[in-house]
Amino acid sequence: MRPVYFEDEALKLIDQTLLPTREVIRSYTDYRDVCDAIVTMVVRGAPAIGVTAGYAVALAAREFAGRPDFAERMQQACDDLRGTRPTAVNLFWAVDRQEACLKAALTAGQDAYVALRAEADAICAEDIAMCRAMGRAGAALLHLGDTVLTHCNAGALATADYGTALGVIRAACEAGKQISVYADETRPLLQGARLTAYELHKDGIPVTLITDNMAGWMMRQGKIDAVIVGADRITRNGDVANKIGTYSVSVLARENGIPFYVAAPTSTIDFEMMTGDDIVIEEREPNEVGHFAGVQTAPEGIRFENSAFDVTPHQNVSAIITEKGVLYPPYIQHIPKLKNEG
Ligand SMILES: CSC[C@@H](O)[C@@H](O)C(=O)COP(=O)(O)O
Repeated sequence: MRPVYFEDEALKLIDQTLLPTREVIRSYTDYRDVCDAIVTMVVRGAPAIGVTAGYAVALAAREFAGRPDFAERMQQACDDLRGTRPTAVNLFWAVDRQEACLKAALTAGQDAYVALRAEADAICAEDIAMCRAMGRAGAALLHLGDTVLTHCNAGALATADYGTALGVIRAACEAGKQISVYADETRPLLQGARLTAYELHKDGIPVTLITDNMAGWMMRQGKIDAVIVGADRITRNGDVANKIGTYSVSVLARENGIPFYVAAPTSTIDFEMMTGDDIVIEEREPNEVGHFAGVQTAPEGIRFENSAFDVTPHQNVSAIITEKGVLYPPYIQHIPKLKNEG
């Protein structure tokens, strides 16, 4: 199990030393550094962002303890965290949860830091448990020898451990189903190439890296049996925000009669939002498109657009795999019921 630590002086996230393309961040003592890590995507992937933000609120409480302006400072820290990335709802879910925890601790006269730290540990442990449960539920959808297409990284590196989409693949492999994977490279930051391919290869799960624009041709040749992606926000009607390019993959899957599955914990469901039309899509630094590994790849003076996510309409989603089980259309009948289910 890949640990997420929170020790005396530091928030230790993941062992990134094996990831040459990512900066090695082993410890944080300041919640502002955690904000930077989320903005710059040292920490990325919806569930991992949520878990990390939970620890960051605890860091803020430790820093501001005993100050007369404690309440204002904590409010600012929570607002700073919420301002880091707009699309992944897990971030807001975790910060809201920590705010409720803080309020309860103060009302009960408990130490805020101790309470927030315990709640962050609980969020982290729940994320791991949810990924395992999703894996078990989703593995039943895959068959012996299936080849699965993934998009972006929805693996252990995007969660506290195990992964959402990759959790399903891992669970199916653990059940002896001999799954192999085509991983989209996922331009512009190549999470599929750097992270998904890295994780699966390390686990001994056969993985083949393809460029984003090969997906349709792979499907057309009968090389893909199922698509599984993660999600950054799912609305009440089953619309799904995920890494840019996911929508195109869903259209291609539909055209080719291939099931398109989404694996996400219920912390990724926005129970307040009716449809994907209302999801705020993050627009990132345009230069990410015009550069590759620090090298400029486009002529001077060119304009870029760099939407980080898109929305796949629920009509293209064959099933949504959650820790509470597999949902099928019509999602609007099933998703709202999950809100208060234990
Ligand atoms: C379990 S991760 C699900 C999603 O967060 C993942 O597919 C994704 O789109 C990540 O985007 P990123 O921009 O790398 O944070």
